[in-house]
Amino acid sequence: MDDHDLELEKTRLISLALDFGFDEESAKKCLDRMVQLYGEDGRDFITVEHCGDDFLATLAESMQDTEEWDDLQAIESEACGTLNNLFDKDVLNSHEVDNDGNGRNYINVIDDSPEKHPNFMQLDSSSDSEDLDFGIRKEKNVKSTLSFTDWSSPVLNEGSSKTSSKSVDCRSSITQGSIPSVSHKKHCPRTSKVEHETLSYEVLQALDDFELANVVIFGNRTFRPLQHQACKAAVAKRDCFILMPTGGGKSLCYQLPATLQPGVTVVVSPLLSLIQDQIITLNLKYGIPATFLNSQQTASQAAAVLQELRKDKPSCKLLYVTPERIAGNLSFLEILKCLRRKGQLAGFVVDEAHCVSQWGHDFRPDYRGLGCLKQNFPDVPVMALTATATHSVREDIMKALRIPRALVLERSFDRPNLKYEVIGKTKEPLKQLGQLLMDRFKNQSGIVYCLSKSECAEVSKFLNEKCKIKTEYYHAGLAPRQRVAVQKKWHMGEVHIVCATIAFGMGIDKPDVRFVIHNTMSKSIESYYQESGRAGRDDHPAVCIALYQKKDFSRVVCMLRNGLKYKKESFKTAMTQAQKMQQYCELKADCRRQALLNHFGESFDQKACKYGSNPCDNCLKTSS
Ligand SMILES: Nc1ncnc2c1ncn2[C@@H]1O[C@H](COP(=O)(O)OP(=O)(O)OP(=O)(O)O)[C@@H](O)[C@H]1O
Ligand SMILES: [Mg+2]
Repeated sequence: MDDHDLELEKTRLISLALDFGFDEESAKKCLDRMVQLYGEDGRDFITVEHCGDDFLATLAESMQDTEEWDDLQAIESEACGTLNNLFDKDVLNSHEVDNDGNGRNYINVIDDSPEKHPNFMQLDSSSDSEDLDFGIRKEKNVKSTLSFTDWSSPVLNEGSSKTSSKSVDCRSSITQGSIPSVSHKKHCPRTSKVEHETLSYEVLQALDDFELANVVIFGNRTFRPLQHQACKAAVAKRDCFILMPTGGGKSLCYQLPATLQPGVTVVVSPLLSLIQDQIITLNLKYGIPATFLNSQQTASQAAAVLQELRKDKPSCKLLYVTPERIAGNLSFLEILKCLRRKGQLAGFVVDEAHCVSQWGHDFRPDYRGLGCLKQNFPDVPVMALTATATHSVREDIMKALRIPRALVLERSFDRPNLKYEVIGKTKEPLKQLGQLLMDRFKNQSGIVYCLSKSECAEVSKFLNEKCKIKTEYYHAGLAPRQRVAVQKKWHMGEVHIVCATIAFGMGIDKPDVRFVIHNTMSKSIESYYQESGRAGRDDHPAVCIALYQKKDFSRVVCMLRNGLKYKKESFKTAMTQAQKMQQYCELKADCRRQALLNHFGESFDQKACKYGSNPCDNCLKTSS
């Protein structure tokens, strides 16, 4: 390469750095060092194609990294502690949850029942006024009592979706009372009217087993699209791949059939914090026996679970495991084989299935090995579920899990009630954020996502002190007690806004979140879809705003570099994903909803956004 070409390549590399939001001076310095390092012999490799990624990585490393990136591992270890506490103290059986700061979640169970049996559930039809969206509360005025005397006795015969005689004796109980009310449903606009009505005996009689269980056990009035089909497929022992939007109700697709079928359903979930939330909800809210196994458990805790699984008819209906429990774990495989022999292995569930694929946004190597399930248990059905998968990721998942002929139940990823917007940051971005909150989101519940721990604290302080907007901040570095306190205040409406890293939100299911603002762009479209998807889970309109400036992109690169260190390939993939997010932010006229959905391989007519009830900012511009 001659001098002229080298200068040209250097200009291209500098412009690459600028595109990624780095400043020119640092980029030039870094490039000079690199050219020196490559020497005369390496000149030919000074091109964007050859060393572009290395250049950005080195540049990211050379930046004065003043930001403290969040450590999600801390939350994971803590979730393990909480789960251990729950089972150690047998609190699930006594319906009380430790609320001394060890738990990520605040649980408040008020149980007037003299009975303390885990298989016993009381539900009420009237008092849904005092609900805790986050905590779980048993209503006081119990009208109807549904007793599930033996979870291990099947409601459904294998392979059939109907039983002649119901082994759950709830129909007769229902006639005396009415149907349970469950807190979140009163926020749902489409059904809110009927939620407060009582289902008549005739209506109940007409329901099939799945519908009845949905009403009686889960307190839902109706199924959401595809839930019914998913339940039927699971009971019919079909492999199934379920694609539904964030908050679409994927859990019910496996939890309901798991409660109706004989045996144990094994659920693989990537995070202990998610497992923790599910276990608490299942045991305390729905009264469904569920337990977990993971590598951080003490030997005696694991032994207790394994002992239960060795019984002829284990009482637990769902067993949650993290993937490393399965991949290459021969003793666990033996337990599963034993369950199978006894006819007590109902099925496998792979939740957050995008983790299987390295093309997905959250690849977990241990998920990759989950194909061993189908290999060892060809006749046990596998259900995979995700809210974020492109076409190539889907194919990759089905191949890796060895379920090529799975029934694919796919719903649009579109969240019609969410309005997507991007706002360019001004020279005073914090002031701008404060103004935005005051002008548009006064007294509304929302999240302001920040990239680092320091950003959270800084943004929250500014809003509190300079704008007089009451906020709290949240990241994994806070003491557990503080984090619980913040969550509790937010859920109770004492504080409306939390400035948080992505640590806030895992497993959170608050229905009335009216806005999610990203103070710094997300690291990928998938992450953005998940994070913004925490808005409007009650189906009411909600707004998702990304505040954007090019400079922030270099911070995302620094963070990625920091997290992935020397894993060159992953860094490269991560940067490509971040670039796509940047492109989304820089769309000038194209529909943002369409861009998001196209990313997942879904074709979407822009008109549906433009003429829909919540058009994105670009569609709104072009329609006037
Ligand atoms: N049929 C239904 N009727 C009313 N509410 C429902 C129904 N199904 C699920 N829900 C509620 O919707 C909320 C979201 O459900 P769930 O957590 O299963 O979503 P998800 O699809 O797993 O979302 P994510 O992608 O964020 O994990 C929960 O509060 C759940 O109780
Ligand atoms: Mg889920």
